[in-house]
Amino acid sequence: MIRPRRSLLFMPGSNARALEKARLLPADGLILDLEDAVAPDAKDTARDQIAAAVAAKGYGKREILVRINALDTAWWQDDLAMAAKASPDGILVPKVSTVEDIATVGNKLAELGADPAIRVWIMIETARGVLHAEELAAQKHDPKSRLDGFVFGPNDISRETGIRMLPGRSTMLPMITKCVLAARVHGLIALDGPYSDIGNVDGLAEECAQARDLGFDGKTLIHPGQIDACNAAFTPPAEDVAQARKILAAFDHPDNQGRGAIQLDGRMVERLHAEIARKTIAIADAIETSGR
Ligand SMILES: CC(C)(COP(=O)(O)OP(=O)(O)OC[C@H]1O[C@@H](n2cnc3c(N)ncnc32)[C@H](O)[C@@H]1OP(=O)(O)O)[C@@H](O)C(=O)NCCC(=O)NCCSC(=O)C[C@H](O)C(=O)O
Ligand SMILES: [Mg+2]
Repeated sequence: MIRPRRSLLFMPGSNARALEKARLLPADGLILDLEDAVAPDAKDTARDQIAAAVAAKGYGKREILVRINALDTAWWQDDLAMAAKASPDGILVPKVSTVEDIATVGNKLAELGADPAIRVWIMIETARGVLHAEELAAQKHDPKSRLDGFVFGPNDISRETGIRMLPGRSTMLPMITKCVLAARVHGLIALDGPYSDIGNVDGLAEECAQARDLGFDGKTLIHPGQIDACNAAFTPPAEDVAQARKILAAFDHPDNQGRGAIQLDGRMVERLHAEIARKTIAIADAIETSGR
């Protein structure tokens, strides 16, 4: 099933107001966080509040992910046990660096008897994770892994490596492209990391447009005020959708049956463009169905 993933909003599981407010926000998905947005003393409260929020099923059709703590912490097993019971759409695992990390989570979910529908997403936010991005993405083909998506984590990459996060992201572009390529080769969803400068409306719009152009399916966000700009950047413009329909209609025309390339409005169009057109229409239809 294609679902829109233009905007996935992070919120601290410890912030009851944010969990409540999220019921009415137009993000395509929500990431209920137990990791970096939650102070050590608040982990237990956050876990309980997320369990209750997911169980209440008040988020409609939005995709719900729970981000657990990293596998080298004392919290992750309790986090995973809660998530396995609460059954969100997915579990987001931070700081994944190796194939063994993915196997550890997959095996634990099996041991917990978690619903097979629960998917696993991983954050690519360590130097090792970036270097092994393709090997990690290939775990998608192992059903036990439940792997479905990558989320890029620029803040942790910067923390670990000293590579700075700059406007325009020139320092991060090679890593981003590597992650997107790895995700595409193995059929994963790829989401961009968050933009921290909450008050910078223009900067956010630029980064959303850049994320779209770099091939991401959507972007993770940290504040409700970022949702509309992000949705707008990742929504196919009406003229693109109309053009996509025109391309499919042209290839369906009896004169063009069996032709690989045709001329449409003075431009060459090949069957690969029909494939792109089908994707554009599918995502536009999914957005329309979502009502957001
Ligand atoms: C950054 C914030 C701490 C700012 O919070 P605050 O000062 O309360 O903001 P506002 O006063 O502007 O809030 C206005 C209202 O919106 C609600 N709100 C704010 N943020 C959220 C949210 N994320 N989800 C839902 N609702 C939210 C406030 O409650 C106010 O509501 P109201 O009372 O009705 O006025 C805060 O925005 C925040 O905590 N953001 C999320 C931080 C987070 O989750 N961080 C972790 C993800 S990013 C990351 O981990 C990096 C990555 O891993 C990497 O390595 O790169
Ligand atoms: Mg991080």
